[in-house]
Amino acid sequence: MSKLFRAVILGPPGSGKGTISERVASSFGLQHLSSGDFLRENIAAKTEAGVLAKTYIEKGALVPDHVMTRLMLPRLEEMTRHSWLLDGFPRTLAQAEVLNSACELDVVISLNIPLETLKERLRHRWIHPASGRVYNMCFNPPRVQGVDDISGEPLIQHEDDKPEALVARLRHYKDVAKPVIDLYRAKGILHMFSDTETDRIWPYVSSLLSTKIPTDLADAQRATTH
Ligand SMILES: Nc1nc2c(ncn2[C@@H]2O[C@H](COP(=O)(O)OP(=O)(O)O)[C@@H](O)[C@H]2O)c(=O)[nH]1
Ligand SMILES: Nc1ncnc2c1ncn2[C@@H]1O[C@H](COP(=O)(O)OP(=O)(O)O)[C@@H](O)[C@H]1O
Repeated sequence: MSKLFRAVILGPPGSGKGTISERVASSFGLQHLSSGDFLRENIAAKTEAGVLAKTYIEKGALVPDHVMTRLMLPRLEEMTRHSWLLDGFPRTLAQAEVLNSACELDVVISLNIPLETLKERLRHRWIHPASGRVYNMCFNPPRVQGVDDISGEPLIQHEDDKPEALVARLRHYKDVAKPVIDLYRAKGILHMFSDTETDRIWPYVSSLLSTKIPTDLADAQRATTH
């Protein structure tokens, strides 16, 4: 069997991690593992971790490292036979160190997007809470305003995407992410992309992954996920 491929995507809230991850998943057949989606599933299912995590997320705070790692590691263990792209985890140095001891990463993609762009995007972000589908009223609006394309259910805005919570959240992200970025840079696996538009970043991410992911792996993964 080909070697499995392990990647992480880093970037502040609104930087396009989810959007790029979806494109990677469909172009290269990797599993997209989003910590935010996984937390929301746990919250909806009212698991012990979900109930605990909800209290932090509602305050716009990060979920504590031990809760996060206890949630994510078993999820990664279920995926030992798949290639994956992790989105939203690790977010702190402690999480990165735990991930390090669990597996070896091939590539880390880091999105570097100007603060003004992030603020503008998140102001327009609406989600369908049950599925985690994300819309942007300018970039990818739903077919009918305020309504999910697939279920027809209403869209909502995250409390922490509202302007009051945003600036503090973005500032805090920067402080916490710096040592994580430094760690991956020191390992020589960090690839940084800077722009204001996902559509301009995507060709570079795609060509990087084309050189890193063996074609037979991409084909085999696609065959199992479609
Ligand atoms: N205007 C604009 N919006 C974008 C672009 N890329 C992503 N978005 C939107 O910005 C918001 C944040 O993107 P998302 O992928 O959820 O970012 P994440 O928080 O890093 O996972 C969403 O509403 C996306 O639809 C872009 O290039 N331009
Ligand atoms: N690795 C993590 N560590 C701590 N908290 C996390 C982690 N991933 C997600 N969260 C929590 O879940 C919330 C939603 O995550 P996510 O959907 O990735 O949001 P965003 O795209 O806005 O960053 C975060 O604001 C944070 O409170």
